[in-house]
Amino acid sequence: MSDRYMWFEGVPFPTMGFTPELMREAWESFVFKDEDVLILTYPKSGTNWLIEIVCLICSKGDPKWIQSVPIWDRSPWVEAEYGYNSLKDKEGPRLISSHLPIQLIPKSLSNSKAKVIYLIRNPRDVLISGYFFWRTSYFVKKAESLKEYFECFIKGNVIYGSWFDHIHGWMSMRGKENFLILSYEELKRDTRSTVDKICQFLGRKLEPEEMNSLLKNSSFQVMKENKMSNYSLLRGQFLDENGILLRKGTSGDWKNHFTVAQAEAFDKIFQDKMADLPRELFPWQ
Ligand SMILES: Nc1ncnc2c1ncn2[C@@H]1O[C@H](COP(=O)(O)O)[C@@H](OP(=O)(O)O)[C@H]1O
Ligand SMILES: CCc1ccc(OS(=O)(=O)O)cc1
Repeated sequence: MSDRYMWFEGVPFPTMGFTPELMREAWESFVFKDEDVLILTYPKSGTNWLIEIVCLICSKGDPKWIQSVPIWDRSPWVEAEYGYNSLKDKEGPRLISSHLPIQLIPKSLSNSKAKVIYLIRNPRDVLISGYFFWRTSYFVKKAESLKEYFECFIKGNVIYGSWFDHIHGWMSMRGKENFLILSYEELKRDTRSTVDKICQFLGRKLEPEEMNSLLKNSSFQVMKENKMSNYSLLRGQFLDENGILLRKGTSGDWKNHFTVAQAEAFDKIFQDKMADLPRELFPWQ
C-alpha cells in the first residue's frame, strides 16, 4: 500500500492536497497565536466530532455557523494546502485542525500559548474506522483486505504514520496547562461532562439551553445529516459515492471485525509499545 503516498520527513501523507514544499513552509513559518485553538488527533479518532463541538461552544450552541460553513473552513487543516492558505493570513482567534505528529507541527507552537486539545481513541477502532473510510477516498490507495490494512497499520505504513508514535510524541506535552487530553470513549460515555471540561479549558461558559442545543446539534444523527459536516460535499472530488464520515459512531466496533488472532496480536503490540505510559491514559484498556 505504500506506493501511493506523499512522503515528508519519513512520514506518509495523502497524495492530494499536500506537497512537501508547503508542508515545509508550514512547519518552519506558520505562526500560532496565543488566542488560537488547535484540535489535534490521529486520523479517525473523532476529529470532526470534536471540531463540531468546539464550533458550537464558540457559537454558544447556535447551529447557524455549523449549518452554513463547511467543517474544513471552520477549522482548517494547517498541513494541507487549502487549509494552510486559508489560515495563514486569517485575523483573530482561529480554530485550527491537524493530524500531524509532534515533530512536524509548525515549530512556533512551542513558543505559543495556543490551546491544544488532543483527542485519542482506541487504536483498534481507529484502525477499523480508517479501513472503511480510506476505501472510499481517492487520495489513499485502497487496501485489498482488512488483513492487509491491519498489517500496514501496525507497521505505521498508513497516512500520518504510526498511531503508537503519534501518541508517544504528543503525550510528552501532558501536564502543560495549554494541553488538554480527551478520549473518544469518554466523549461518548458522558458527552455533557466532557463538553463541560472543554468549556472550562477554553474559558467559556454555556447556559443550560445553549448546552442542550450543542448536545443535540453535535449528536451522531444530526451531524450525519448536516451536509456541512458529514463530508458529503467531498463526494466526487475526494471521496467516491460511498464516502461516509459518520459510519457507526460507537466504541468497540473492532470486535465485529478483528479475528481472534488479530485481537491477540494487537494486544501484544499494544502492551509492548505502550507499556511506558500510564494505563489511565487509555480508558478502553
Ligand atoms: N457526532 C459523533 N458522534 C459519535 N461519533 C462520531 C461523531 N462524528 C463522527 N464520529 C465518528 O468519528 C469517526 C471519524 O473520525 P474522524 O473525524 O477523526 O475522521 C467515525 O467513526 P466510525 O468510523 O467508527 O463510525 C465517525 O462515525
Ligand atoms: C487535510 C488532512 C486530512 C483531513 C481530513 C482527513 O480525514 S479525517 O478527518 O481523518 O476523517 C484526513 C486528512
